[in-house]
Amino acid sequence: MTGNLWGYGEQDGPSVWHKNYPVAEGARQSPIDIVPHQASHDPSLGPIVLNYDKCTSIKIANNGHSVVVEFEDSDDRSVIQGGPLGNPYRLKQFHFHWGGKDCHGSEHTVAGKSYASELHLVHWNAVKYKTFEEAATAPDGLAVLGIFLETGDNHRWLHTITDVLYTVKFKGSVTDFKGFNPKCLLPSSLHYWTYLGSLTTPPLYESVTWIVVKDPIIVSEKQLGKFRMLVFTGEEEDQRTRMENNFRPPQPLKGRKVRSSN
Ligand SMILES: O=C(NCc1ccccc1)Nc1ccc2c(c1)[B-](O)(O)OC2
Ligand SMILES: [Zn+2]
Repeated sequence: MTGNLWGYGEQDGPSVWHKNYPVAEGARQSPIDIVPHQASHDPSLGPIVLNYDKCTSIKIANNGHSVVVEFEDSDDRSVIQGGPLGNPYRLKQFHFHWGGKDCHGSEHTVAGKSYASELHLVHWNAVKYKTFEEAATAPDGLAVLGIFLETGDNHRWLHTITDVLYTVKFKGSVTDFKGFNPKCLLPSSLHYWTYLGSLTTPPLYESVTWIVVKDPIIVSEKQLGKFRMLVFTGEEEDQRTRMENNFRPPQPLKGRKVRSSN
């Protein structure tokens, strides 16, 4: 049973990741604090276009850091394009980051405001690269759509995910998860901020064009609470560590420009 290389605890969390992953102190790290009035409005930034109608979800899994839904990505059946992107990028997976309480949990912040959670829809540039792994190390390899989650009313579709979380409680557990289209998790408006950044978890590769959607989706406290019944640890481990606060805090902007769609 391999120990965990990194985590979100005192001994293995974001403040010590740089020891094994020196790029943690690099020039284009994520997440960041987005300051709307300092973002430059770029009229040449077109709308984000999602072609998810043929997307094929395969499974939902607990990877010891988050809960991930994986998609079939052997062809261009589900892609994101437009906006800052020069090519279509293939949907590979989505996952969430959340807090132990509603007052924090997102990775990106907006003028210092944290949201309760953040959804990441991960896509890779299959036009220029042969595999996700290759794309993940290239400066234009990945495009991640970030969606904020705020607590309020029940989200009418999130139950499709929260109802099955008990089947992936432990690290390493996987369950079939077919027929789910993540388009149902998007807010009505896709106005966004975009900037060049990185994975927010080790290996922290600086390969992500971030597209952070301005409007949050609303989910209930009860729905969000179900994410907190997941655990970071495997079933065979005696330690039961509740999966929460799996977010990296904002990183230095280091001169980067954040652009805003209209
Ligand atoms: O795919 C990941 N790891 C596996 C891996 C395999 C091969 C090469 C590199 C990485 N990680 C990862 C991917 C995308 C995002 C994040 C983490 B995120 O920052 O949390 O949100 C966006
Ligand atoms: Zn993420």
